[in-house]
Amino acid sequence: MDRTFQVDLRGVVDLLSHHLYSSPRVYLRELLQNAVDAVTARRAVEPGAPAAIAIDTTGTTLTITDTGIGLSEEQVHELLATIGRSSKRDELGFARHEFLGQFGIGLLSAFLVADEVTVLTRAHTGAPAVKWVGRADGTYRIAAADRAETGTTVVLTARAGAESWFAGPTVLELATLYGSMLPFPVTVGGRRVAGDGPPWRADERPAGQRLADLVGYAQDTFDFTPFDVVELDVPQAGLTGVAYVLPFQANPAERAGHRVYLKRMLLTESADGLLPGWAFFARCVIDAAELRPTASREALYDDGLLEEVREALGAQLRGWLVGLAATDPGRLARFLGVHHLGVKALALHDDDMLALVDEWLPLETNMGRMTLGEFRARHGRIRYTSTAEDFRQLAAVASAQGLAVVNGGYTYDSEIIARLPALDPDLVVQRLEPGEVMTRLAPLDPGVELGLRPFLANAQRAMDRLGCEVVLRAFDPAALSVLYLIDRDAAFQSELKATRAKADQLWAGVLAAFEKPAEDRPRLVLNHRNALVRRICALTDPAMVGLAVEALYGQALLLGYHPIRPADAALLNRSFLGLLEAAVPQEDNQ
Ligand SMILES: Nc1ncnc2c1ncn2[C@@H]1O[C@H](COP(=O)(O)OP(=O)(O)OP(=O)(O)O)[C@@H](O)[C@H]1O
Repeated sequence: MDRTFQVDLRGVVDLLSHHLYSSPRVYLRELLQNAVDAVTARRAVEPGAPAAIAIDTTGTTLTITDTGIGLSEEQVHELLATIGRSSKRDELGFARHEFLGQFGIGLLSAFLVADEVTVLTRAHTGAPAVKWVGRADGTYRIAAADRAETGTTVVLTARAGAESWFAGPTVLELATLYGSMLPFPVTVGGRRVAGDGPPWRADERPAGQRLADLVGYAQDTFDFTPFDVVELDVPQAGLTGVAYVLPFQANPAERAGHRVYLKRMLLTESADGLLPGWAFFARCVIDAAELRPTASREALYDDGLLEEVREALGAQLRGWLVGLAATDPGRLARFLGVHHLGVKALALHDDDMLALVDEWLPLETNMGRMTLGEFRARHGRIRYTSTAEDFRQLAAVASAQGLAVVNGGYTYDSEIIARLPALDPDLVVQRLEPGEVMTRLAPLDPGVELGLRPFLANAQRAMDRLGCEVVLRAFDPAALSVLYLIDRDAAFQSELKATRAKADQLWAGVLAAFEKPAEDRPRLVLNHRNALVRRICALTDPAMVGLAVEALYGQALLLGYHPIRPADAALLNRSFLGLLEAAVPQEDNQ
């Protein structure tokens, strides 16, 4: 014999309240939603029928009345008293397009805040009015009722402890939050909270008024005046809305919550994943008919359509940016000043954005700030450093040698520069290595160099323990006494060496596998054009040469923003004290 499942209503309500809904406040949304659906259903069969939804609360009893389709007694048994049964699905069980509800569980949320729910309803067919009283213990009763108009009134009395959800201001706030964009007039205590539709609706408002309404909405809702308002439209998802471009820099890691309405009812104030990750400079408010909610109606269901929407919205924001470049470069420059990170992230994958960055985003170069486009026009190829440290180290020397260099050390800049040949295949893009700068520094006159051999030998002896080669060159700017040049590989090898010295045996053995013979030792380049260096070169006492070269080494490290290892610190200390010792006259004890 087949038996029927029994449902323990208390258990189900407990499940909803603890595991489905984030807060009991959703009860008002579900009631509002049922009222809207009932009005929609009635107007489908009776187009001129009144459309009004009125909410009233005494502080402990809440009443919501609609002029909707109503229910007959038979429907009350079938729909109100059967969990999971909904009139809003078609014969195949699919959610019917025109309705907000679909799951057949929404009314149960009333039991999150009330022990008893009364529904007083009269169907549009003229069937007699019915009163249904459902209780949280899973029982219900039905009685004949007295109601002249078609429609439904739902009455909830607060359960002890849930009264705060029935307070007038709370009810007003919740009804406004969830329902402010609903297409039908909704009142709370006689005060209208909805009925105009979304602020981006197309209507007879003058364009200026419409924009002012949109900006006002951002100010009221998000507390900022947007940099710009971008209209959004994705027909395949029945989606319309706006993206507000943030007037301040946004943290890419912190997702801006988007406000999502489904069929004009608020789904969430903090939707994630509506825009592509790079578009963190915009915050959206959208209404969509075709996107699906999760059962809690508090988040979007992540399906293929959402993915399509994400792409389409990304394309619209991108289009706005490209349009700005064409029509209002000054404004684009201001936008880039605030949101360059997002645009740069986009340029990594998108050629149009790459072109936009190339043309409009000024970068730091050793010839002043300029766009990559300007840089290319002036200097042909693009030389860049991949770190800001390399740039600081090389900028002045490179410009004195006529080498133009872009600082590629900021987020995404190197990757963007390396991608530029996608725009112009003939473009030569080259990472500048300190070694290349070295080859541009003029050697000394052979005669002079020969005379300085003894000095160089003494200097090299002082630097040997640091694995650094001392070189003499003559270069501009003459004010620069010394340069410490270290290529990437050499820098890596020197860090490896330092780590290895500190690591235990096993780990040191592992690190040793990465060590290579040092082909490019770091170089300490003394500038013979510098007056102080020339005086140091004239020193003959090996100890004094050692101290002076060590001091120059320390200065070069500091000037180039190189890390100071413990060995360097010890050497600097010794050299400083040694020089001080030499500079200060000996105490005369006699
Ligand atoms: N105000 C109302 N007027 C007319 N019918 C209603 C009203 N409220 C509820 N109903 C009927 O009761 C059914 C069950 O409502 P319930 O809120 O539980 O689920 P739903 O709205 O169908 O789906 P969801 O769980 O997605 O909200 C509805 O499908 C509708 O037929």
